[in-house]
Amino acid sequence: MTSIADPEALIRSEDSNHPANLICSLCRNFYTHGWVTGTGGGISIRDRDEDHDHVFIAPSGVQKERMLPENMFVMDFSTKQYLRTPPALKPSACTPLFMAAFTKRGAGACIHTHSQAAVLCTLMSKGKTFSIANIEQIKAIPKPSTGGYMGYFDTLTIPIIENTAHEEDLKDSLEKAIEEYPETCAVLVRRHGVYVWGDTVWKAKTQCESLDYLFELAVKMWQLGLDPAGPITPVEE
Ligand SMILES: CSCCC(=O)C(=O)COP(=O)(O)O
Ligand SMILES: [Zn+2]
Repeated sequence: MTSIADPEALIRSEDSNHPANLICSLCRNFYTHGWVTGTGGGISIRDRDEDHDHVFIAPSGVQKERMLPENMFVMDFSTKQYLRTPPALKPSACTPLFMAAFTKRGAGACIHTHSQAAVLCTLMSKGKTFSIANIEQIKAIPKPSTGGYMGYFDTLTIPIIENTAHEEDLKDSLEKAIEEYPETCAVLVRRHGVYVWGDTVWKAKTQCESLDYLFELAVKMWQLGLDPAGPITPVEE
């Protein structure tokens, strides 16, 4: 561990928007959506400024909705050294996946959920992608090639990678999917969940909410015999 004068100062703040506080409050919020149930899932935040570049990481195997700021690991992004390590805890097994979003996409935050809607979409989509089209909420998803957002008539496609026995072993296939799908802000993991990132923590949150809405809608469409990626068909009178 790189030694710094006061590691505790890294996680102590009265500011509710401080990353150590935000990870805890957001995980309580995510728990209510069923995204971080039974210790699964989580979020990591990269805090960049002129004088620091820190990554805040939650512990592994803990109830994510019960975490406290003092449970947070803090890593120096450039050296990859931990500046703060809470006693008797290990960093989240998702850390290499979160780091992939920070390194390959310059993300400010990455969320991992075990949402049942996400898992069901990976089971209903037989190939290597999930697609949905012609739904208003798609407009909340960024389109990096334009610097803007997707349009109502765009088809949203999210890559799906196969699950592995251990979370950290997903790193190579997640990185490959990020490279092969330059427009994507998410990667689904079959029978497991989804990773969603954004330029800021708030963009990561709204994108994750929008994607989860679309995953849930797609599942309901399949149940009704509708194709989520199908064309707009006239509603019969
Ligand atoms: C029942 S959770 C299994 C591990 C997992 O998939 C996950 O997302 C949580 O990993 P962590 O190391 O952050 O607890
Ligand atoms: Zn997981």
